[in-house]
Amino acid sequence: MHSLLTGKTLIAFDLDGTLIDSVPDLTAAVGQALAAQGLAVPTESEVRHWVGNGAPVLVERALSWALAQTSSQTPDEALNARTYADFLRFYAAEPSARTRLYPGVKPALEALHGAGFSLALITNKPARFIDPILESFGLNAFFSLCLGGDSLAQKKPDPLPLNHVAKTLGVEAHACVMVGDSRHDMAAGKAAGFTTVALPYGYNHGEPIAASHPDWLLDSLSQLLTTETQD
Ligand SMILES: O=C(O)COP(=O)(O)O
Ligand SMILES: [Mg+2]
Repeated sequence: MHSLLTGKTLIAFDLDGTLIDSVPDLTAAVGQALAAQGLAVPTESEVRHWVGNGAPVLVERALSWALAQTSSQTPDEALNARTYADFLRFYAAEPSARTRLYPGVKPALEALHGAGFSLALITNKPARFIDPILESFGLNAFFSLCLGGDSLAQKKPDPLPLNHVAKTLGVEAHACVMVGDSRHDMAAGKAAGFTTVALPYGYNHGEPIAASHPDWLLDSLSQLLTTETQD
């Protein structure tokens, strides 16, 4: 009997929908940015489906939703750029006031870090928000390397950030695990040759994460340390 983590040395985590439920703060910032353009404001359940492809795509999706609520404005680049700039400003002002850690996250990171695993963070969120958010939950010290959606030339589902983390930390892909909530995490993990672990509670564009065929589907991060395999 082996543990799911036998032979693994590096564990890469997604952020939004995996470690933190960030949709309340994303909804507030998107809502403030849309309201500043005189547009309709979406609810959390709408925004939940728009997260996962980075902030520019989130704002694009929010804008097309808001414009569809009214016939008075049509999309244009200037409106998009203004709304995106406002979103960044509003989100930077309050990136974690309403954000919560999912159950079991901090004890799991503590235990994995204590057991000697290298931990990395690979999010599609703009990199500038990573530190302030991790800091407000006391998580910074656990991660050897953090990458945002704008850190490299490609973001998830491209495997580039995963390859970069493995190479930088000197770990072969077969000893790496990608833990995430969305099909982009699973696609990037598979393409990089990592073992993929999915969590079902986050944001996956309204689709069950099982459809992405993760190697492991867990209920919470605490199961990373307790899941056994027969082989
Ligand atoms: O789309 C985002 O901004 C966040 O996505 P993440 O799930 O990769 O952290
Ligand atoms: Mg995610």
